[in-house]
Amino acid sequence: MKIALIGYGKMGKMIEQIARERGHEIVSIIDIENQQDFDSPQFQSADVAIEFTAPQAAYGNYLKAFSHGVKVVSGSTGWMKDHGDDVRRMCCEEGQTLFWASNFSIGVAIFSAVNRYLAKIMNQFPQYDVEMEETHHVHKLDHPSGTAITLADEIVERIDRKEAWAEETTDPKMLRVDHIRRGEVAGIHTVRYDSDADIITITHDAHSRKGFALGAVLAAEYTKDHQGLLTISDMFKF
Ligand SMILES: NC(=O)C1=CN([C@@H]2O[C@H](COP(=O)(O)OP(=O)(O)OC[C@H]3O[C@@H](n4cnc5c(N)ncnc54)[C@H](OP(=O)(O)O)[C@@H]3O)[C@@H](O)[C@H]2O)C=CC1
Ligand SMILES: O=C(O)C1=N[C@H](C(=O)O)C[C@H](O)C1
Repeated sequence: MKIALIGYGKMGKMIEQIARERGHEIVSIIDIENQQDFDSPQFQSADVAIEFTAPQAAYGNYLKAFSHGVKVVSGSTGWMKDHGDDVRRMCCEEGQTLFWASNFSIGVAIFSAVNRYLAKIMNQFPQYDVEMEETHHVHKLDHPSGTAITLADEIVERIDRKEAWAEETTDPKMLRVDHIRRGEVAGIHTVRYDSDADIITITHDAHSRKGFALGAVLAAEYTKDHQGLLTISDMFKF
């Protein structure tokens, strides 16, 4: 299939390599200095554009791709709070297509299923308090990570004694989410349930960005034949 890349940083470059290995054609690469290429016939010929840029850039890129009728797969984080409602309307009511996931790795999809199951059990055991921690490289612009927000939302939806998640809180009704920035860490997410008797911890630790990049290419293959607002649970059913 024909793929356009929007954002040619750490993720864009790894996605290019995996997409070519899987036999796809990269028809256009748009970075910060060639924004005019959104109007090029090459970009407009793409079956899907894969977008990994930055919190402040993602929404504008979706609008440009949508204006040319190009479907988008995006992993950019940190834009949802400001633009989530708009994007949902465009995809659910106005015929645009966005596959968005806070984390594209298959491992995190599995981890998320375990997280949901564990939270459901823990709703019956108030002696356990729950908290989360994410660690990423020092270049990361947003916190907490998109993945941590998704995991925290899953817990809050299932544990009645937690009303919402928050950073730097000591309120027992809030799920505390901490972030650490260190070196070149690809991404570590930990959920910890602590009681007087013991502690139960689950962790996903990405060895590199390869898993995220492969997942994004698999999502592009899926998106070619689907429409609307799509995410990981549409692609992997378990
Ligand atoms: N969902 C997932 O699985 C994953 C999500 N991410 C998220 O993806 C995003 C990108 O990550 P990563 O590749 O590591 O970051 P990088 O900073 O390495 O790359 C981002 C690239 O986008 C470029 N860029 C910035 N603004 C625009 C714009 N308006 N149009 C086109 N290109 C632009 C940057 O250019 P310049 O350097 O010149 O600013 C840079 O080349 C982040 O939000 C990150 O959180 C990351 C990994 C996995
Ligand atoms: O910025 C990153 O690097 C990552 N961002 C995503 C997030 O915010 O959760 C996914 C992954 O953890 C890497």
